[in-house]
Amino acid sequence: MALASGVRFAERALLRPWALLRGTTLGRTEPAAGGGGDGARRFGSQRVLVEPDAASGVAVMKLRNPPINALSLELLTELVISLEKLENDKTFRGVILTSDCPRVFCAGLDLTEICGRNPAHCAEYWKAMQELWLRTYLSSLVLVAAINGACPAGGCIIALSCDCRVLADNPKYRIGLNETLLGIIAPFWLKDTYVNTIGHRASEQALQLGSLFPPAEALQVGLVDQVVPEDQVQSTALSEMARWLAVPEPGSSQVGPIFFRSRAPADQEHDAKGHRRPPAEAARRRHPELCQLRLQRLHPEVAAGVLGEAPTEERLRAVLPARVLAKPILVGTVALEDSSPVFAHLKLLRALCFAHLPRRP
Ligand SMILES: CC/C=C\C/C=C\C/C=C\C/C=C/C(=O)SCCNC(=O)CCNC(=O)[C@H](O)C(C)(C)COP(=O)(O)OP(=O)(O)OC[C@H]1O[C@@H](n2cnc3c(N)ncnc32)[C@H](O)[C@@H]1OP(=O)(O)O
Repeated sequence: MALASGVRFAERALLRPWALLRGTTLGRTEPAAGGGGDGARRFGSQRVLVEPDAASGVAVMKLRNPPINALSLELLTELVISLEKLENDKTFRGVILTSDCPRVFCAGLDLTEICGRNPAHCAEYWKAMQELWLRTYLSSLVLVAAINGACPAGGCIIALSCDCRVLADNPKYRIGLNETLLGIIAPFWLKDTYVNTIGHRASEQALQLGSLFPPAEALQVGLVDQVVPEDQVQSTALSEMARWLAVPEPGSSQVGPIFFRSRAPADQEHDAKGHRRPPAEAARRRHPELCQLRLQRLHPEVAAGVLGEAPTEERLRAVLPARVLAKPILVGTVALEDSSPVFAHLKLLRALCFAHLPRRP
């Protein structure tokens, strides 16, 4: 009974993350600075400023949790809500993530949320962090990180979950996963994300040593895509965004593995009547192996919460409805839509799993 009510609570909280917020004003809308034209309204919350440009379909999202944009529970939650809002508004196809605080993109986890807090709070906080990662990494929007300041640990996690990273050329703005030096062990999904970006050996070294890369080294190792003078970060991010958005459908909605594989024959893009297939279905026909990728993307702890041990495809098939498995969730892409039953199901699955997870000491 206690477990059932725990599940219901977790499910409610995940579906309505704003229920977790304390003292936050959401959904404020005001004219954008210097704007006023079509779509030039900005909205957001106390800690996340959103400057949408409906004409280009791009919104600039600024973290503003001074002085260092530490990822407090409130900031994490507000980021998730703002992204969700933009994803649900079909006007928008891309988001530029940047900082409103001078010299710091994001200082990572707010250590005051972890140190000396009770296990229940830590669990709630960590859930919010994973929620943000899932929301960004699986976003249907193209995300470009305009990194205009220091970007350690959790800040780097946000940057890594974007499609493209532009870093300001300032030796003080170092980027990397340095949490090992704080005695925090990166979860497997974070290690995987690092490996996907900078390769196995470089990740192994950088994670173990807790390396923070200055701009030139970050560029060399492939952690960022561009290093530009500080006053050009935003404009370069916009140019990058234009490049990504210029890719025609379905490619633009399936960036990630699809980009590295061959184009689909037309008969896989269109059904017998010549109608274009939904991107996710076309992708599955082209690359059935992506279903497998999707399975791999499930957090082992999450799967273990349901299954009692490490996930295998057979075991997952036993618990997931066929329609979930029929739809691939592509790495870093859009195969999932917020409104889709698959997404709802995943949320529920996650809620269930978190309720089963043992509390961290
Ligand atoms: C429940 C979770 C359980 C388990 C998690 C499991 C796995 C997690 C794996 C990885 C996730 C990621 C982990 C992290 O993100 S850990 C955080 C790592 N962050 C850092 O190492 C950054 C530390 N900060 C800095 O390097 C500098 O502050 C920075 C370069 C960002 C800015 O420098 P600046 O000179 O401008 O400011 P400071 O004077 O240094 O700082 C101002 C003020 O802010 C306080 N501060 C700094 N960082 C943090 C932080 N991360 N959390 C909370 N507070 C922070 C700093 O102490 C100063 O405070 P005060 O002295 O009171 O003014």
